[in-house]
Amino acid sequence: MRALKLHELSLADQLADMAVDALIDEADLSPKPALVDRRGNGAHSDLHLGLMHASALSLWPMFKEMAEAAIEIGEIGLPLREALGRLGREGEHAMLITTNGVNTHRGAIWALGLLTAAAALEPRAVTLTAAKLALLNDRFAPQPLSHGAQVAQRYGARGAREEAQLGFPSVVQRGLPQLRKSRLQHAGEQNARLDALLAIMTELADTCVLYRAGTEGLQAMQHGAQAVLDAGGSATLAGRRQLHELDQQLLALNASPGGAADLLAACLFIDRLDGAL
Ligand SMILES: CC(C)(COP(=O)(O)OP(=O)(O)OC[C@H]1O[C@@H](n2cnc3c(N)ncnc32)[C@H](O[C@H]2O[C@H](COP(=O)(O)OP(=O)(O)OP(=O)(O)O)[C@@H](O)[C@H]2O)[C@@H]1O)[C@@H](O)C(=O)NCCC(=O)NCCS
Ligand SMILES: Nc1ncnc2[nH]cnc12
Repeated sequence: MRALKLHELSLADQLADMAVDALIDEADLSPKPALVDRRGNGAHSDLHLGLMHASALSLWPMFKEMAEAAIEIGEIGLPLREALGRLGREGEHAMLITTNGVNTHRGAIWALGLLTAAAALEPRAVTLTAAKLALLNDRFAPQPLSHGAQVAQRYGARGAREEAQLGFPSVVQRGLPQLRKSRLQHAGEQNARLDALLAIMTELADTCVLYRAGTEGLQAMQHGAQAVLDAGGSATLAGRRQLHELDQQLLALNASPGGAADLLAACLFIDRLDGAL
């Protein structure tokens, strides 16, 4: 009988797996305030969990190609930045075909795309490397009047681009420390992830929330998330009550924190990467 030959996965394969796993873990995490999760569609009429999964899986080849581009080009610079921009636009196209035109993961393509490439280049300095890439100007990027651009004009908000250019402060200073703190307090993995999401929400200028619900929505998100953490976090009864309150408030305002959800996926990706080093 011929011996079965098992192949080691390439680095690019492993990074693409980690990125897609992070997106699926984010989607499955429940109960997330006003977001799509195992319970339902949150504040969305055109999204559901199956669509989030299908969208995440459709992005696997893009993440792999982004990691391969980083390995092949081998340094931070315009050639890599523009290769990532091109792959990101192609990935977005694949996502929209899969979802029949629904924007499921635009922000995640940006954040996790940069982080995947950064992990292939400098696995011990991913956020700094991703920031350096984000600071480079892709000459071929279209300049649409996106929701993010509109709320930047209206409220002067710093959105997804700035979050990456600053080295993902919401993840590094909020999400990851809270994830680890809640784990140390034996909150349980799902509660620790919910707490990480809430910590990200406490200060983020989420342009999805601003676009749909203005500053009232943003304040409700930030204050409500802080109230859950102040009450003891998702693992406590008092924290769960506050979380339910936040869910109801955001649903009433039609405010969905899609940017915070993407950054939770970024947080889970970095956490997994750190565990593998
Ligand atoms: C540079 C880009 C990030 C473009 O940024 P910009 O702000 O101009 O564009 P947006 O289209 O608004 O996309 C930004 C998405 O990032 C997420 N996000 C929001 N706030 C933040 C934040 N403070 N920090 C980090 N990330 C944030 C968010 O993504 C999630 O929400 C999406 C749905 O939101 P929205 O578009 O508002 O809602 P719709 O469903 O379309 O409409 P309604 O339901 O409200 O009616 C969802 O996809 C989540 O992912 C923002 O949407 C970058 O995207 C870019 O330049 N792309 C071009 C190609 C490229 O270079 N790709 C990357 C290569 S590495
Ligand atoms: N779980 C989720 N629900 C709604 N929008 C999102 N964008 C990214 N993740 C999301």
